[in-house]
Amino acid sequence: MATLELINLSKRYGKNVWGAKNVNLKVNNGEFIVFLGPSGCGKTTTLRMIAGLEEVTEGKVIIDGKDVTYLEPRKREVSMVFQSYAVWPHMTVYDNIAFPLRLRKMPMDEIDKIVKEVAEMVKIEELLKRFPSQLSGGQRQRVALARALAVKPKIFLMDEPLSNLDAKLRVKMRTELKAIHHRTGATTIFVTHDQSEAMSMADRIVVMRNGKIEQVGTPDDVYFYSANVFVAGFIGTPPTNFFKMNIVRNNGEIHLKNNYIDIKVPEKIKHVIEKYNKDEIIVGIRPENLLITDDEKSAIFREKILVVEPQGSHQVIAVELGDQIVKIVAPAFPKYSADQIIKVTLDHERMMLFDVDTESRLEGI
Ligand SMILES: Nc1ncnc2c1ncn2[C@@H]1O[C@H](COP(=O)(O)OP(=O)(O)OP(=O)(O)O)[C@@H](O)[C@H]1O
Repeated sequence: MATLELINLSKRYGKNVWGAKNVNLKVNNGEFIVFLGPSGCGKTTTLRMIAGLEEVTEGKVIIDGKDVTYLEPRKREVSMVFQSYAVWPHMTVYDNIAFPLRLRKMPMDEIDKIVKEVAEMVKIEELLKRFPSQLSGGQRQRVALARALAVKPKIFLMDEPLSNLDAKLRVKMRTELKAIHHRTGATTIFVTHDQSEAMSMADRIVVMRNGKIEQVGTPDDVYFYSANVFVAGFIGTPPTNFFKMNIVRNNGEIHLKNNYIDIKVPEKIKHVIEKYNKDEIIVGIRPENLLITDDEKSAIFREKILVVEPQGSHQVIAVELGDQIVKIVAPAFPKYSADQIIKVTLDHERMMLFDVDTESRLEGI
């Protein structure tokens, strides 16, 4: 177990492509950190620099207080698990796990103890005599995890380790990985582009875009207090609805308005708008914070339902405001149907406000 620190870590490919740019991060001992972002945002590049598989252009990698930026990979005491969980097909599960330990010339009885210990941790004790061809995808991935765990790394690095599994198994393995992490307490960096995977596993999420960190925070931080439009749009399904609105001040009241929506700003958050000295603003409202109501007065818009997507536990309702599709997550009952007219209000406390130019979240809400 160890701490990790990245200081201005940057990687330039060729002349002008930055795979990662000025990445700064402090990871605590035993933390489960997830790098999250769209394809090409620099997650893998950053992970590979931590592992020592990618040369660093600028900056530092510090593991347990020691500068390892130029140390070769095997001396860093990190273990990496890849998307294509390369288990050796000609070796039994036992030998797959034992192999790296044998390379280290560890005594046989000690190897035996560790293999059994990690096999139990990832629940493959019954499979030790089998060959990988006799295993399911999920079991093979567990072998790869066990092998990575066996060497007792200081830091566990995982690059989309679940993405080759089918959807159901992925969800199951998430829970298992989290439980394994709980048992081992190993400092872990996990890369994914799947936001629900990130939300369900991370102690803290590092949201990346174009090689840079956009926000670092707990799943609740990035969801409820998204730092900017990008993060608010990337995290959450269905995604956040964004509206560019005019700020209309009238007789002490403030309204946020566009052609379709009129939101009266509650007293409690007026000061946020007062401080913001522009005429336009971006409002972000998550689909579950748009509420269907009978109360004409509190409605921010009234519209015909375009489609209803039943999800069992809830229903996703889409309406069209101009050329924008707006999504509302409503409870499973009462049932709604297409063409029905609904009145919609919002949970003002959960409304997100962003600067129209910088797209950063306004302070104070
Ligand atoms: N060997 C390379 N040569 C040139 N450019 C590269 C190289 N490897 C990565 N890049 C570029 O660096 C950027 C970051 O790539 P990286 O693989 O880290 O992204 P990622 O977030 O892991 O994406 P994905 O989810 O698709 O794996 C991308 O623009 C990519 O095209």
